[in-house]
Amino acid sequence: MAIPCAHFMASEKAVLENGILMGSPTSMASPVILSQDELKKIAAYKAVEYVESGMVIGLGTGSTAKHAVDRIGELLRQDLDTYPVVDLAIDGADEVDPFLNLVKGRGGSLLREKMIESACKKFIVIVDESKMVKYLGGSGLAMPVEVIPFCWKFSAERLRKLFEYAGCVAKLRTFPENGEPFVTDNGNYIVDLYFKKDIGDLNAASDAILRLPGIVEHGMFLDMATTLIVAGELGVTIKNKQKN
Ligand SMILES: O=C[C@H](O)[C@H](O)[C@H](O)COP(=O)(O)O
Repeated sequence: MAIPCAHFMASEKAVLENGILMGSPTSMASPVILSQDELKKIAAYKAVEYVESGMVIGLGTGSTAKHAVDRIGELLRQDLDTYPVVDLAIDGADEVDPFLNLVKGRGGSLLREKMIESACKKFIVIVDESKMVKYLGGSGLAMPVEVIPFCWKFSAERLRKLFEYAGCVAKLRTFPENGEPFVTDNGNYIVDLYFKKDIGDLNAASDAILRLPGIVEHGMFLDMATTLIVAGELGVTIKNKQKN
């Protein structure tokens, strides 16, 4: 089903599919300034074009995924039958590197999302262009790690030491209004890691984190995304990657 990008005139829509430019902006078109939320919506609507009747869909959380949920609900009311099977996950991300590795969980939902999204045949990531980074951690914002509350300080210090070479700072996530720890939907805490430098080999970093006792999961989603949809001021870019 073709879903028009309401905020783009046809002539302004540039779509890159597997690196091939499918259209380009015209020089005559006047620039359209879109808000970050409008870009998120464009990426989400594009992702919903991948949904077919009969699929089981895994839907994530966050302000970007919400647009996909709303759109699917709208289409279900209009066109689609409900089916008891889901083959495709659609979710937002906090960071995306050039290889489609992700940071997720700044909203606190990483464990359940990782469980669902690692089991899906297709996982479409929808972001606005502000989420693109050269390397994971490159935004300078949090890379979340879900930890067992027992001895969390000990776990946080071990995480910090693991990435000392990258200038890591580890902070328990708390509510600013009362300083109480944020508790995940699994009853755990989140330690946010901040890096000053590239942490290097992501698989090695993942293994090292998961080997620590008291660590439940981390927010690096490596080699999981099969499609990336990025909405930016110049249009929608789509990148596909084969799942291992
Ligand atoms: O914990 C939250 C999820 O991983 C979200 O998918 C992620 O934080 C992106 O959220 P948003 O689309 O609101 O930026």
